[in-house]
Amino acid sequence: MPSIGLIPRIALLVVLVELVSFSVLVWYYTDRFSHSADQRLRDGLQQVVRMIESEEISISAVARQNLMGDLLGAPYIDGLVIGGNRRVIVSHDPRHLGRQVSELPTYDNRWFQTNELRQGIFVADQDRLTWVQPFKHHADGSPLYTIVLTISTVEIQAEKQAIFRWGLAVSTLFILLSSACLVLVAQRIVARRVEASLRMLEQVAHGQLDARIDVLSNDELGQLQHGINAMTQKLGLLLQQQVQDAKQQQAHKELLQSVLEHAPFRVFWKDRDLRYQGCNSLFAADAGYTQPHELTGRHEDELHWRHELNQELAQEQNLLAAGVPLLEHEINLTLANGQKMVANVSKVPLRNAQQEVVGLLGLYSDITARKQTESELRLYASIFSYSAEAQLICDPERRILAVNRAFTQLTGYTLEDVRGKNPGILSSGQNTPDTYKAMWADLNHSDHWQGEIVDRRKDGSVYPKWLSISVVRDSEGNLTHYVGGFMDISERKKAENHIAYLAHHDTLTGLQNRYSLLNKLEQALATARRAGRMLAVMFIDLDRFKTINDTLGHACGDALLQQVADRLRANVRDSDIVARFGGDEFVVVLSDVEDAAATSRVANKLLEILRVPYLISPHELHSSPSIGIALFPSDGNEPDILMKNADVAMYHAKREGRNNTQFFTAALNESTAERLELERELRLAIDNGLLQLHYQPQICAADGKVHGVEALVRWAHPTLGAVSPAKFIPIAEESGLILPLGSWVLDTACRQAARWKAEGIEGLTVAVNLSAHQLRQPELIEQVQTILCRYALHGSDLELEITESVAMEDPQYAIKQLQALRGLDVQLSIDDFGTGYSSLAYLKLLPIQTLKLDRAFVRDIETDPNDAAISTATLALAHSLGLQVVAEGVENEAQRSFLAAHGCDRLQGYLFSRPEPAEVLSQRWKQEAIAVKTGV
Ligand SMILES: Nc1nc2c(ncn2[C@@H]2O[C@H](COP(=O)(O)O[C@H]3[C@@H](O)[C@H](n4cnc5c(=O)[nH]c(N)nc54)O[C@@H]3COP(=O)(O)O)[C@@H](O)[C@H]2O)c(=O)[nH]1
Repeated sequence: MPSIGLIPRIALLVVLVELVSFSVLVWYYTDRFSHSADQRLRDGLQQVVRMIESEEISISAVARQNLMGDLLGAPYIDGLVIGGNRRVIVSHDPRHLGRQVSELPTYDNRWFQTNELRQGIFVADQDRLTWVQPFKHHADGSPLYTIVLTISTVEIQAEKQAIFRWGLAVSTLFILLSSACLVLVAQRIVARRVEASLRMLEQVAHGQLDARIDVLSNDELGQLQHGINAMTQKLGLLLQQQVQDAKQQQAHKELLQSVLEHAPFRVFWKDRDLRYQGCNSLFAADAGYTQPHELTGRHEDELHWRHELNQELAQEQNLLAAGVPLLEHEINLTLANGQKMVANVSKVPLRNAQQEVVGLLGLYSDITARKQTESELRLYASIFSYSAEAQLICDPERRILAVNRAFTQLTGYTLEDVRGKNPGILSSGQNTPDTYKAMWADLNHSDHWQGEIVDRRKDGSVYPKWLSISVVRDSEGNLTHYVGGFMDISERKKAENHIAYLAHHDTLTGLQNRYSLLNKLEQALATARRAGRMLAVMFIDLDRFKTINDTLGHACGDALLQQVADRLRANVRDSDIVARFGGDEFVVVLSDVEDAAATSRVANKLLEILRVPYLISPHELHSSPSIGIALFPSDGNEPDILMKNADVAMYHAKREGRNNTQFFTAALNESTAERLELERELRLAIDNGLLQLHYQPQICAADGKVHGVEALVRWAHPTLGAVSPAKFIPIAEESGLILPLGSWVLDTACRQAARWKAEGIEGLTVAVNLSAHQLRQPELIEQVQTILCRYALHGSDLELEITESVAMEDPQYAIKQLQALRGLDVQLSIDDFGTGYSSLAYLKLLPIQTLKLDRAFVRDIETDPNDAAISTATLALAHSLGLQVVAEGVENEAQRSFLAAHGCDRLQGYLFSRPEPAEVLSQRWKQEAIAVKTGV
C-alpha cells in the first residue's frame, strides 16, 4: 500500500477539520439568518396586527395589498379578517367575503388547531408564512375577530439559499487557500527540514559519516536535527575508531603474515591433536600444497613424508606432554617435489593465557646447501691436500698460508719453511720482469693468470713450471686469497720440444719438412723484401730414385735420401733453408743471392755433389738430380708461386733429360697455363659427352683372324681439332679426371662389345686401358662387375691393359686388385712392356695373361739387332711364364713376318687397321668378310 507523505496527511487532516468547522459555521450562520428573516417577518406581521389593534390602521387595511406589503416589507399575499363564526369579513378578494374560512383555497386547518389563539400563531408553509391573530375577544375569551395575514417567503427562501451558497463557496475557497497555505508553510517549516534530515541519514547510511543536517531553527525539529547531527558525529567517531582498530588489526595480521611468508625458514603450528593449524607458504610447498590453508586440519599421516617423521611425531607428543622445547636438531626430508632436504628443526610449545600447552610451533631451516657446502669444503680440502698438482694459498698481502703435499714434494719446502713468506722465495731469478708485469696485469684485470716460469727448488735446482694463479674474492668482491697451482713441466717441455722438432723436421733426414719450409720461406721472403735482396728457390728431384727404392728396397732408398740431405746441408749456408718436400723431392732456398749467375753456380755445385756415387753398403749407387729454380722477385712474390714455378722448372729439367738445372721462364709458365686450360676443356668434354671411342683390331698372328679390339679414346676439340690421348691422358691422370673418363671408356667399350655380340660377332675381346688411378680405386672390382652385368658380358669378353709402371707402383696392392679382376674372369695384360723397370720377381706374381710388346721395339725390329733381341727375349720370357704376347705398332709386312716367325701370338698396328669408330669396323667386317676369330 503506497504510503502517504507527512505533508499530504497534515493537509488532509486540516481540510477535514476545516470542512467540519466550516460546515457547522455555514449551517449556523444560515440558520441565524433564517431565524432573523423569519423573526423580521413575524415582527412585521405582529406589528401590523398591533397597529390594527391600536387602530393606527383600520382593520380593512388588511385587504389593501400594497399598503400591507409596504408595512410588512415583504411580498404580501393575502389578508383576511375572520369573524367569530369564522366567516370572512375582510378580504382583498370580494368573493371571499362572507364565506366560511375553511372554504377558502388558502385555508390551512392549522390556523385554528389550538385554543390558545389569544397570542396568535404562525403557520409556515413551503413558500409562505401566515400569522393568525385573534383580535378583540368576547367575555368568555373567545376571539371576536381573527386576523389572518399571509406573506410570501419565496424571496426569503431564495435569500437564504444564496447566503448558504455564498457561505459554502467562501468556506470552500477558504479551505482550499488555507490548506494550500498550510501545505506551503508546513512544507517550508517541516517537510524541507525533514527531507534534509532524511537526505543526511541516507548519506550516513551510505557511509558518509561526516554528513550533517543544516539546522535552520531551534524548534523541536531543529532539536531533533541537532540530536541526529550529534548522534551521527558520535557514530562517525565510533566507526572511525573501529576502522582504525580494524586497520591496525589488519596491519598487524599482514605484518605477521609477511614475517611468516618472508622468513627464510619454514613455520607451522599444530594443535594438541598434532593437526596443522597453520603454516607459511614455504612449508606448504614442501608439503605439496599451493596454499597454506590447504594444510589446516591435516595430520602428518596424510602427508607424503609420513614415513620419515615417525620419530618426530613421538618427540612432538613428548613436547606437548612435558611442555619442553625441542631445539636445533637435523632431519632428512623428502619434499613433495621429490627433492631431498636436510632441515634444522626447532619446536616450542604454544600456551594459552592460562599457560596451558595448547599446541606447538615448529621452525624448519633448509640447511641442504650448507651441508652440501660443508661436504664440498671437506672434498676441496681433501683435493687440495692430495692433489697431484702443487698448490699454495696466500693471503691478500701475498703471505703463504697453506701448501699441499705435492708442493712439498715438488719444491722441497714444507709448510713450516714457507708459512708467512712471500712466494718469491721460490723464484729462480731467471724470469724476466716483463713476465711478472704481465702476471700482475692479468691478475688485476681478470683475476687469473697462467703461464710458464722457471723456479728454484729448496735444493737449488731450477725447473720450468706451468703456474696458474687465481684471485679469490668474497661476495662483496674483496680480495681474500690468492690460490696458485703449478706442475713441473720439465718432461712436458722436452716432449713439446721433441714434438715441435718433429712437426718442423723430416724424421728421416732431419731437414725441415714441407710445413716448416713454407713458414721459413715466408719469413725469408719478408726479410728479402725488407732488404731488397734476391732469393732463390730450388726444387730438386732425384732421377731414378724410385727404381733404386723398388729394386734395392726401402732401407737402401732411405739411406740414399739421408746422404742426399747431408750433402745438401753441407753445401749451402746455414742461413739457407734445406727441406725435404716429400719422397725424393728436396727444396733449397738460398735466402740471399746476388743474381741468377750466383744461383746457377750454387745449383751446379749441388748438381755435382749429388752426382757423386753413394756408398750404401754393399752398393755403390748412382743418382743424379733434376733441379728447377725460381727467383724472387722476378719469378714470384709469394711462397706458393715460387714453389710452383720451381716445380715447373724442375719438370722441364726432367724433360730435358734429367741431371740438369733449369731456371723458370715465362714460356714454361705459358705451357703450364696451356695445360690448365686443356684440363678445364677436358672436364667440359667429359661432362658434355664430347669424347668418342675408336677401336683398333688385334689380329691372331697364326691365322690372321680378328682376335679382339683395343678401345682408344678420341677427343675432337672444336678449335684444336683431334687432341691426342698421349697429350690429354697424362693431364687427366694428374688432375684426377682419369676416373670419370676411365669409367666412361669402360662402360662405352662394354656396351659396344655387347652390340657386336648382338650382331653375331661372338668371341671378340675388347681391351680397355686402365690407368694407375683406376687400379688404385677399391671400387674398381665392383664397378667392372656391375658393367659386365649391365651388358650381360662374360669376364673373358673384356681385357684390361695396365702399363708396367702402373703394375709396379704398388705391386702388392696391384696383385690384389688384379687377382680380384681375374676372379671375374677378366683378361689382363701388361701394356708397353719393356719401357719400364719391371721387377721380374713381381711380374711373375701378377695374374696376367698377356704382355704387349711396346711399339718402340717393333719399329726397327728387322733392322736393329737390340730391338730384335729384346723382342725375342720378351717373347721367350712371356711364353716361359705362360703368357701370350701382343706386338704393338706393326706397320709393315717385314715386322709382321718377323714377329710371326718368332711366335708372337697377336699383332696390332696400322698394317691391319688404324683405330676406327665401331660402325666403320662393323661395316668393314661385313663388307670384306674379314674373319673374326670365332665369329667366322
Ligand atoms: N688410360 C687410357 N689410356 C688411353 C686410352 N686411350 C688411349 N690411351 C693411351 O693414350 C696413349 C696414346 O694413344 P693413341 O694416340 O690412341 O695411340 C694408340 C694407337 O693409336 C697407337 N698405334 C697403334 N698402332 C700403331 C702403329 O702401327 N703405329 C703407330 N705409330 N702407332 C700405333 O698406339 C697407341 C696404343 O698404345 P697402347 O695403349 O700402348 O696399346 C696410349 O698410351 C694409350 O694407351 C684410354 O681410353 N685410357
